[in-house]
Amino acid sequence: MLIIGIAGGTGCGKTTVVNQIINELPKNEVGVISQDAYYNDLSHLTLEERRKTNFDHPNSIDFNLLEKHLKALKAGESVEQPVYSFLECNRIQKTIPTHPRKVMIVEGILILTNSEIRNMCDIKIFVHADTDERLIRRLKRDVNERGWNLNETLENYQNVIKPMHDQFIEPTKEYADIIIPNNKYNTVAVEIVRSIINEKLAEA
Ligand SMILES: Nc1ncnc2c1ncn2[C@@H]1O[C@H](COP(=O)(O)OP(=O)(O)O)[C@@H](O)[C@H]1O
Ligand SMILES: Nc1ccn([C@@H]2O[C@H](COP(=O)(O)O)[C@@H](O)[C@H]2O)c(=O)n1
Repeated sequence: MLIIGIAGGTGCGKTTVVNQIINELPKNEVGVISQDAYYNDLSHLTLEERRKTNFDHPNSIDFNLLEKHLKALKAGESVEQPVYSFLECNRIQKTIPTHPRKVMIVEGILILTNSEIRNMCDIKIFVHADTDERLIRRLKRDVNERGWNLNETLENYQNVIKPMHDQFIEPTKEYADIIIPNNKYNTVAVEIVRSIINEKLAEA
């Protein structure tokens, strides 16, 4: 199994790039695991308390479970991937059966901060978009989809998201084998990654 790690700051376009990569690849040969699904279980807290959590620090992720799941998939076993609700700020009861695939993509802002996960990745990709571009995308998405208002997002951006990005996420760019510039849609880079995957699929 080939593991591809895709990191990059919030709003840089990781999910979009992943969808572009897997689009047109054989569906049962490529799987995706999202780091968001592995946010720590916060069921012991109220929603109000959960909303105050720092979701941009590496400690907010259950990397042990993610590592365990990746190892199981690599060993040919299926896993139950948690499902995360941004509105509830928590995992929900449901899980998604996730089966081993020839290629597994793992994406998330903090994926490359964890040395165990990093070492499991055969190819490490960092998606880059400028800070102002990411903030604009983030504002639109938080208000439209993730249950935050404009002031909450701006305050969170200044006090948590940006400092965490500078301290933990941006430095992981140095681990990347490939950096994808994504201020604009980058079809050439997507095509290159897709052809690398196709080569690996042909070999396997
Ligand atoms: N290259 C791009 N140009 C313009 N908008 C983009 C681009 N890539 C992604 N977006 C938009 O930005 C938002 C965040 O993208 P997403 O892929 O969810 O980012 P991430 O997963 O890194 O947080 C989405 O609304 C998406 O449609
Ligand atoms: N309940 C939550 C949990 C996390 N976030 C934010 O999501 C960002 C990571 O997801 P991307 O799709 O942007 O990669 C991260 O910056 C968290 O602040 C949230 O808004 N609500």
